[in-house]
Amino acid sequence: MTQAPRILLVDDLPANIYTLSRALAEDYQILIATSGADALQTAEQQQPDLILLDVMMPEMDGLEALRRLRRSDWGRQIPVILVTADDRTQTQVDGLDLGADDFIAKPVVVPVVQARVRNVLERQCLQRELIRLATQDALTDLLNRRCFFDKGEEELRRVGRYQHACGLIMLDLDHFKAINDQYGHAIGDLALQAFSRILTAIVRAGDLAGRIGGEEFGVLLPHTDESGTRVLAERIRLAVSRCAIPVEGGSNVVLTTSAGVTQLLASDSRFEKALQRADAALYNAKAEGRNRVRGFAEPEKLME
Ligand SMILES: Nc1nc2c(ncn2[C@@H]2O[C@H](COP(=O)(O)OP(=O)(O)OP(=O)(O)O)[C@@H](O)[C@H]2O)c(=O)[nH]1
Repeated sequence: MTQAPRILLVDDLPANIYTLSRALAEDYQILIATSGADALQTAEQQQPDLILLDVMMPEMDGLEALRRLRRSDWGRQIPVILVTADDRTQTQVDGLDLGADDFIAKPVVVPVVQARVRNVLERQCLQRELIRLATQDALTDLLNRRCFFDKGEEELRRVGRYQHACGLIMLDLDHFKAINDQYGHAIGDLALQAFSRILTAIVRAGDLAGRIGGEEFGVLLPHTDESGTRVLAERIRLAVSRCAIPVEGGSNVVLTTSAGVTQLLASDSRFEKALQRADAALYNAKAEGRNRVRGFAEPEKLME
């Protein structure tokens, strides 16, 4: 069963919280905050699906709380309905300019509150679905090529700004054409999905796995140096080599993968540069017999 959406009610007056809560508690999970500061803290920790935000509050008013929410990484996407007795045009314009999704006038009318909340949540749901479709690979649920490249550029900017390490692994299933040819595309697709599940299970939260195209995949590892990147690539290689996909007739399709590893460098003008190094390392892994991990610019290790 899917959980009811969570709504954060923000108002400094308990009577107003009570009224809104009674209007919404049957269909939604309710969170409560009684000041702007409290609202920001609760929103960051709880990540509600919607915030109903009173405009006039002492200390930090609703507009200031909204401004801070929209500037944050964690609150930019949370829909906000401003609840206010202040019906001046300028207040509404300021609220919309700051990124409010809708307004509810005080004193609140329960069916209007319910209808506006429903509308905003439906729009939010559609927007999430659109983002998912635009960023996820349909077959594997990993990041799609465009999103993976965008993330790569983002990580490269971080490497340049904060000088932290970021590893990159490029992986390619070995002899995948033969799997398709021998067992058919449906089994090939199952193999790609099984491979993707292994990737997802092995990488840490914060790592980014994407399908670059066909049977080629990439993993970005923020805050991971060269040796850590190799360890992870080796772990993936080993797990894939132990994966067998049962096919009709009682036999199994055995998968192996080759991997090329490198680091994003502050001197890379584009993410593409790092990908080219990973690709060159992957080429060497293939040339040396497949089912192995190779790094870029390590000729002595290539001999091992
Ligand atoms: N089933 C399936 N096959 C795909 C998909 N995308 C690409 N392929 C197949 O992946 C195969 C890639 O083959 P090649 O590039 O020759 O590489 P390979 O056979 O894996 O050989 P090496 O990479 O050299 O080990 C081709 O047969 C493509 O048709 C997909 O979404 N589903």
